[in-house]
Amino acid sequence: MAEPVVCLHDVRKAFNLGLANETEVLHGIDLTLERGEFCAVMGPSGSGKSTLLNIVGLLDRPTSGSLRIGGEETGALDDHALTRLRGHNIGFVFQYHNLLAGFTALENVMMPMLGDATFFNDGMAQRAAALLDSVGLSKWRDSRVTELSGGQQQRVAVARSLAMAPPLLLADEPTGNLDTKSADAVFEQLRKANREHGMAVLFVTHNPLLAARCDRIIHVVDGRLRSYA
Ligand SMILES: Nc1ncnc2c1ncn2[C@@H]1O[C@H](COP(=O)(O)OP(=O)(O)OP(=O)(O)O)[C@@H](O)[C@H]1O
Repeated sequence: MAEPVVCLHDVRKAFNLGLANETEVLHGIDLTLERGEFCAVMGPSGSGKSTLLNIVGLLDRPTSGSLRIGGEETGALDDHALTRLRGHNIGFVFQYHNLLAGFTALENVMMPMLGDATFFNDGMAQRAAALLDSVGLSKWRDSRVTELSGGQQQRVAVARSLAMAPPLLLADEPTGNLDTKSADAVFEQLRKANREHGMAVLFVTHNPLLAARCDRIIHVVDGRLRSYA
């Protein structure tokens, strides 16, 4: 059987606030995400959702516990190895899309491919164009991203997150700033990518209607996973 895309066992995270003042924010998280699973992450503000996503995304390290990405134990890896693993396995969409303002939609989608020999070739622009097409933005591919609406910019960010065809997509409130129609469009693009490419998705949202359309919902409450199943 294939390895889970993500496997956390007893993951804890404490932040050092100085003067021996340490606060534990995640208190022993166990979580497995299988290939193709679309999982909503809900929970009150400050409960630890972003901290959890940052750890799964290899942007921050757990204080203790085990994190496996695609079967690879990450605890002993150095920063260089983590960056490589992240680049090949994980796409990100954030609430604030972090697009590069001076560049076009097409250039932004091409950006993650620039550092990778597998993708850095003549087909790069065609691939970026196809991704923009898949999120319904082919007409805007040569527009600077600052000329696009918030919803369109977030769809560019979705296309960019798919550039490396990652098996795992982490979306931290990607629809949080959008009106209902744009939020729905962005959600549908993520769902489509999940269905067509089998990528696993962790989708942080405060919107119960969108969460209900996911395969599974996990609730983070005070740094622990609560099951209401
Ligand atoms: N770098 C840090 N240093 C110290 N404390 C931090 C740090 N990052 C997060 N925290 C604390 O960890 C707790 C959880 O924060 P986190 O951002 O993970 O919550 P969240 O569930 O994503 O909240 P929201 O829904 O408001 O985005 C908060 O109390 C926050 O202040």
